[in-house]
Amino acid sequence: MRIAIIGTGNLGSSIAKGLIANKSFTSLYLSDKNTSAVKAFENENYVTITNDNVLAVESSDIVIFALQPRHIDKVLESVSSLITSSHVVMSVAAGFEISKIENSIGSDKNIIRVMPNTAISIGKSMTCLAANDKAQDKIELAKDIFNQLGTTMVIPEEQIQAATVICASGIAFWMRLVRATTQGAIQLGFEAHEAHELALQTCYGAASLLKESGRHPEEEIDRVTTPSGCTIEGLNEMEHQGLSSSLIKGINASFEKINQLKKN
Ligand SMILES: NC(=O)C1=CN([C@@H]2O[C@H](COP(=O)(O)OP(=O)(O)OC[C@H]3O[C@@H](n4cnc5c(N)ncnc54)[C@H](OP(=O)(O)O)[C@@H]3O)[C@@H](O)[C@H]2O)C=CC1
Ligand SMILES: O=C(O)[C@@H]1CCC=N1
Repeated sequence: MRIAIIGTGNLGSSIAKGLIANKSFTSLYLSDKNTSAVKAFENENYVTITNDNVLAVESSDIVIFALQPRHIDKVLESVSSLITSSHVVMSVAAGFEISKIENSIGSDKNIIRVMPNTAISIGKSMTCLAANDKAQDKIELAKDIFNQLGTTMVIPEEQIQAATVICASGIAFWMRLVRATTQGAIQLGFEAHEAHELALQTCYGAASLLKESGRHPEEEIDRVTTPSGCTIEGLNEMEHQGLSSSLIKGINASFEKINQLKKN
């Protein structure tokens, strides 16, 4: 697979890191105005770092656009004449619909919207995929690539916005929960580094329990909550203070915002 990534900022460089770790390409072009985020990869085999988007597109079969929504239109237009019906164009731009990409490069081109998260850099992304009509038979190819970098789910394009909130923004939401737990642990007397390790491993254990047992979270909660014990005391206080409610409200606020961004 000859792959190009146009835009190597937070997400583009994370995808590059994951692809390089898996060596899942025959060539990889990393193109950006400023390539500092991928400079560390310059000596990797079959990796070319460039400022030349045209060279990257011409040298690749799969082109991943990892640009801010405000830049992607202009960049797509600048390379549209080079994109053929055998290219597979992938875009991670939040709120930027397939129809807008089709307006730039044509609906006869293979287009797949990809919504990963930054855990892609360590092969643990939850990546949602949606393809245009032309690219329905390329979705397996996209799954092959992104399954090496975590887990994939194919969803209708209408759900990509919601998936962005849950999976891409979700990384930030979970980070804040870990951070808050750490702050609580420091208040209970642990050193900051100890508090961080306790919070992190417990979070990892909780996610792993669900993944490996297949059980519902409430079943796992039932196993921890001794009657009249400290867990239920804390859990109920968190709920009185609106833990679940504030998470759900935050998710809805993010969703409203991403839908506003889509209209701009
Ligand atoms: N961060 C995340 O977790 C996620 C982000 N996304 C989406 O991914 C996209 C990228 O986000 P993110 O990586 O955070 O953004 P960044 O701004 O970090 O990266 C975009 C990169 O593209 C570069 N760029 C701008 N114009 C051009 C051009 N003409 N040619 C080549 N490169 C160019 C930018 O350079 P410069 O800075 O100089 O302009 C920058 O390095 C966004 O659309 C975002 O919505 C999706 C899922 C998760
Ligand atoms: O915050 C944002 O708007 C982008 C989309 C999801 C992650 N980052």
